[in-house]
Amino acid sequence: MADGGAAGSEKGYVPVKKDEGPPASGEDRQYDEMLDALYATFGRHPGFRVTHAKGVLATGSFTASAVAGLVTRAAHMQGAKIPVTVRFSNFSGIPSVGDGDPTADPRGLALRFDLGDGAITDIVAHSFDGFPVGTPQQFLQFLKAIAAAVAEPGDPTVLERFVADHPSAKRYLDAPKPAPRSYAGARYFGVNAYKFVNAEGLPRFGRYRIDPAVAEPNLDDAERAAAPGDFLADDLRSRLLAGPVTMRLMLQMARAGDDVTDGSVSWPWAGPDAREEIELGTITLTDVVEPRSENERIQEELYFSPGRLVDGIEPSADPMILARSRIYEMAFARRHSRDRQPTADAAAG
Ligand code: HEM
Repeated sequence: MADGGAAGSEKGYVPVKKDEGPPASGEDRQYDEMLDALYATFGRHPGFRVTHAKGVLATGSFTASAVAGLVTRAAHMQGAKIPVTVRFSNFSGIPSVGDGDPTADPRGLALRFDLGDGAITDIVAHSFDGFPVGTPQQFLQFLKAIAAAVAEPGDPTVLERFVADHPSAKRYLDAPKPAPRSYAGARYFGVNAYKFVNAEGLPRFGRYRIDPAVAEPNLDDAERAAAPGDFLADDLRSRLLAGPVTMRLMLQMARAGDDVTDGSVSWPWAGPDAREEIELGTITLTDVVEPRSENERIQEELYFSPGRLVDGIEPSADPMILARSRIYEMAFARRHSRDRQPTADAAAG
């Protein structure tokens, strides 16, 4: 599409200054510390997200399946064609990171449904099935340990101790994180569970997953090393020039006994223990926002939030959902704060 379209009319966008608003709560101070630790790890790149800094926006639609409405009464899950905006991203907080760089994984997929009349709802997922820790407090310790390890001079001992005490963090760090061949060929996990409520008021817990239409093999090491820095956005552009790209929005249902409050524990989705899954619907991407400068400008104005929900979908008691909602809001405020300075990176965007 030639202009920003649905993506350009960002309805959740409220410019905020860091030094406005009520005094910081205890939680906000902790979240500020998390953001400081992320800045310490990746450096400051004004205007860009502190993590998942490099991304690309595409637009299209979502159509719910016939069964989605049995699980949730949410307006976008009743079968009408809903406009969507998708932001694919690399994990790193460095906006110029090469798509083959090891810090580019996991990849992100943020999905916005435009429900009309100003109503929006988001899903924020990444390409790793799980998370290093289950609580915001543990994540703060983890981020501080990483920041200490990458500082000059670095101190890796804090991270070593943390990992020794937290098996899920070790699992996360040790797991292979192969580079996808295409953003549209990867699988993305919502990680945190939500409560889905249908028209009869029946609640069920589940986790989102977004599957490619056809799973594609990841790059091998040689292909990854040789891959051009922007191959993923280029790939998306050329795929969409050739025609629409579809992905499937899945819901992995919790089984009795599953802990819906801890995203660091993944639930099997293949093999004999695989949880029941429901195909919620199909995402059809049709356009990359063009030109490139407009794509980047709109990315900067948008902020996606795992807590931006509508009737029929509620947060579970997973503490990460509320924490992430507030942290992303604060991160957005920081990237628009008055201490923002133009840099080479920002000017190039
Ligand atoms: C307490 C845990 C977490 C913290 C502190 C955190 C922090 C952040 C921050 C600060 C941003 C930038 C937001 C912005 O400026 O708009 C971000 C973006 C993002 N995070 Fe997280 N995150 C956490 C957990 C997760 C989890 C569990 C996932 C995956 C399910 C995830 C996936 C993403 C993605 C995909 C983005 C990019 C969103 C976009 O495209 O705008 N994060 N995160």
